[in-house]
Amino acid sequence: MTDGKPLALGCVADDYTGASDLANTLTKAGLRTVQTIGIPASDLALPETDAVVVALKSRSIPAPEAVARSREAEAWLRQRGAAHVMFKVCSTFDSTDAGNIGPVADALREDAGEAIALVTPAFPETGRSVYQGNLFVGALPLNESPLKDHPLNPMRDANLVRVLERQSRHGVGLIDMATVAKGPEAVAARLEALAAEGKGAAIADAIFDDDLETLGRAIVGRRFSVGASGLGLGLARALAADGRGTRDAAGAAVGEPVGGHAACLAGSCSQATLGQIAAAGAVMPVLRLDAGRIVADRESVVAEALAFARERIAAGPVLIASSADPAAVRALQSQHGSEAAGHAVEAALSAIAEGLVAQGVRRLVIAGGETSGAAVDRLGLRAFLVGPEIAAGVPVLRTAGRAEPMLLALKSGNFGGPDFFARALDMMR
Ligand SMILES: Nc1ncnc2c1ncn2[C@@H]1O[C@H](COP(=O)(O)OP(=O)(O)O)[C@@H](O)[C@H]1O
Ligand SMILES: O=C(O)[C@@H](O)C(=O)COP(=O)(O)O
Repeated sequence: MTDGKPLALGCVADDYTGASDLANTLTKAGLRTVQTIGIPASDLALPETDAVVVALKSRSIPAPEAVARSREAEAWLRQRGAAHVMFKVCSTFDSTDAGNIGPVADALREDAGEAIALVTPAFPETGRSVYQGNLFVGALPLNESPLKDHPLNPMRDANLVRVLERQSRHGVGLIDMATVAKGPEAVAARLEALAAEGKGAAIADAIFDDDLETLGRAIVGRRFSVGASGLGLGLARALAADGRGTRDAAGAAVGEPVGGHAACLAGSCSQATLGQIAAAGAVMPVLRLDAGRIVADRESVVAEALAFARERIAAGPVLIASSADPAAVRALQSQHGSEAAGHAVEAALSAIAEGLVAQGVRRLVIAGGETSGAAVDRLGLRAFLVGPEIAAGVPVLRTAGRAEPMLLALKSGNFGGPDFFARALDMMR
């Protein structure tokens, strides 16, 4: 695949929705981008592209496994000529003290032969900003935002220097806003100074896209960085300014309508998704799954959900959701443990995704990062071309390498406005 010119940028993403968010940003900034699911097999034919985002499902797996998979992906990207590899993490820095951002960043930085990596999850378009190393979600510090109640990685500390230091083998420094405001040379000098102090990573402040452009220019000549879509924007703009982009990068994924039935699945329990499910009730039939029953008797719940869809899908889209509010999630987790509960629900939703495709669904919207990962794996999808943007961080994806093409939207739990599901389906024909 993509045997043509060397990649302008290679990215390793720690989940599938995050990968499509980044692929969307890179495409909008002028890099033709393909999202692959894991390292692509050699028989997968893909168009020529400026950037590849290798999507892994490595955010919530044991750190040694996350490190091994990420290193393989990075090696593959380097073989395709990527001089710079960015490790895409969540804009809310989703991780636990046991991993995985620190261990993966340490390993990829060492493989790249760099002493220090610039790290920033800032993504101003979705309200994520970093000031004095503290991550804000809109007006709230991370630890006061809805992320404090995430089912898998509750975020209880907004200070990313501290958060990353707890996960890393090396010290973590800060590139503060006063330095960023001075421009790319000042940022590069501060990185070198922190490396000389023995730091392995530096959290960079960024509030506006301009700050990310400064950071992109400062590091585009280095080999490795860690960030969310905002840093992708900075890097892509620096590369495009250097003539490495393509005019009309977004045109690549425009294709014939795929037709077929349409459906939505939600496993995200984020506040944004809960609101979107409530709003979808006005425009499509919604089935709410009982997560307790999923843990006890998954097969029956899956069969009932597919029967619900079978009766309605010819008339229009349906939404099937396991999502619940924080109190209900906590109650289930205290009974079964958070991993077991999460995995049981992911297994049920991915079995439902498979059943829906067997019923003729060719347009599928999925809310939730882990949920999307489980469903895409179960469906055996291998790569996506990036189409138009539905909401900040969420593009329409068109499958590549599948005999009968499908359109998907993989929505990070926190993204999108209240009418997201209807809006997505409107754009997926
Ligand atoms: N009702 C529920 N109770 C407990 N866990 C749930 C429930 N519904 C979904 N989950 C789990 O919560 C997690 C949500 O994570 P994810 O899909 O990544 O969403 P987000 O994008 O909001 O982070 C998944 O592991 C999912 O299986
Ligand atoms: O950077 C982001 O916020 C997203 O791209 C992302 O990774 C969100 O994670 P999920 O909510 O688990 O999809």
